[in-house]
Amino acid sequence: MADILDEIVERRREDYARLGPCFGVDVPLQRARPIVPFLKETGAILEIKRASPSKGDIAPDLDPVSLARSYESSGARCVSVLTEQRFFKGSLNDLIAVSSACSSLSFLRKDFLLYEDEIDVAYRSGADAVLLIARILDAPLLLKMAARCRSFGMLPFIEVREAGDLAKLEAASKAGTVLAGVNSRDLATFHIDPLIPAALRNRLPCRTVFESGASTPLACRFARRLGFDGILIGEAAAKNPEKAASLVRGFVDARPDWVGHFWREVGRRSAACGEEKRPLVKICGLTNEEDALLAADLGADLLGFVFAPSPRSADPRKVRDIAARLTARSRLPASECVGALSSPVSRPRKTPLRPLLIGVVTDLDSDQGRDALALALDGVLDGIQFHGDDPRAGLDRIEEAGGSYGIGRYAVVRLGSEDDLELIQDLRRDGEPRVLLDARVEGLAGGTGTSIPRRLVRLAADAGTLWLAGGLHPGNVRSCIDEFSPALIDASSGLESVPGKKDHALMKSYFREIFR
Ligand SMILES: O=P(O)(O)OC[C@@H](O)[C@@H](O)c1c[nH]c2ccccc12
Repeated sequence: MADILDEIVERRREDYARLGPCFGVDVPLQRARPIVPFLKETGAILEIKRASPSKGDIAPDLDPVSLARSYESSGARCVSVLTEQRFFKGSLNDLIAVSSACSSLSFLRKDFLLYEDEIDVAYRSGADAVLLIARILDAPLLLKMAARCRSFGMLPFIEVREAGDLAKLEAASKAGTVLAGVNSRDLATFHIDPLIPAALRNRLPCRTVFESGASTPLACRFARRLGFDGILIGEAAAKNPEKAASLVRGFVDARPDWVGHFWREVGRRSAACGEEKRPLVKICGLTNEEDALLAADLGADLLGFVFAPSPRSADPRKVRDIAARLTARSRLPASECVGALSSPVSRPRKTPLRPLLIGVVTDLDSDQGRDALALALDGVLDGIQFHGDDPRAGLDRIEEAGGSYGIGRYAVVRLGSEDDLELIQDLRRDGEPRVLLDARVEGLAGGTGTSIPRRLVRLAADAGTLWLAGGLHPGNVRSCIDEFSPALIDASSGLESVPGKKDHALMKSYFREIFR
């Protein structure tokens, strides 16, 4: 797909042809300072960023040296300097200025390098690390450029995002030390999706950096929980340098935990579904083994159990048994699962991966809420879906219960009016990768059988990736997928014969519609 990256690369080739590797800047012939090792310890990398194609002007008049000094006093040891001139209003002059003024900071040259001799220019300008974007460099050139960086003592920082980038990264890391960054920004749409770095995290063979989109301490914390060694913060730091210290702290005070594990797992499965061009499928309101096993066999990615007053309330002992059955079966070959033999689904799953088990909770301080938290801490449930009135307070309570281990979780926002969209944006800003949307029916927490008004779903879909619940059934699921491309669909009452019991024929036709 042609996107801004293609355009930047094209213009940069023209400029290089016209101006040479220094792009018109008077770069010193000799490097002025020794190498300062880049990202030796876990930490934040703050960026000198004047403008960007997605945001326009950010801080066009910034003074690079005083900004770098203020970043240092915010607790950063590493600074990224954007040197691209046309789209980011950066310059090699900025890098030369900050690297000669700040001797204890380590500097990354951030640009769209395309030629080997640009590495030499980065070295002479004082860089300690150099960004190499896997997508715009073919494998042999990327390897050569990485080797050239290392020959100067600089660290190659390789940016990956797509599956095709990973093979290049793998080859470069076999040849020597590299640092990998995953950009959470989609350069075609400029949407930020923290689930992209989450999905790739465990496939990176080296130390790692979460890139882009983090603007609050909680969002920075999330990146660390995923297990990233560094986070790259641009706009949020350059625009409000006085807030940079709290962003740095948000990252360095956190630890990798089960919240991160949960989202890496969701991310991995979500990416696989994306390749199949289908949403993740969550079947909710399960109460018995028969229904749960069928849902798993038909291809459900998540199974939901209600821990709240409801005709679909789950018995914790049964949930334990179901979890044990599913775990045992996930070790069998696919052909031995009932669904793979009798399933109406045209594309049965290749491996019998165990679905993620989710406890749906409305009141964390009720007996049922406590049961769900206990099952999550025991590893029986993979995560909690907070379906109560105040999503933020709910997430905080789960944090508290999870202690330093953390409990996988996400929130539900019940969408009744445009005002509710703001809450979704707030949660996203704080690094929540996904929020599940459900219909708002006064007096009822969920399983209402009611759909969210289409107009509101449209608005929510335009603002970011959708996880969608509310009134889904075999008759409307296909049109919902076609119209809104949700990344997860959640159905409960629309698949029942009576409350608490699934209708197996309805379930089969539901999956047939999804996998079509
Ligand atoms: O301003 P943000 O959203 O915090 O993003 C910073 C940085 O990750 C972003 O500038 C970036 C990521 N990859 C890039 C490649 C080139 C130029 C810039 C970038």
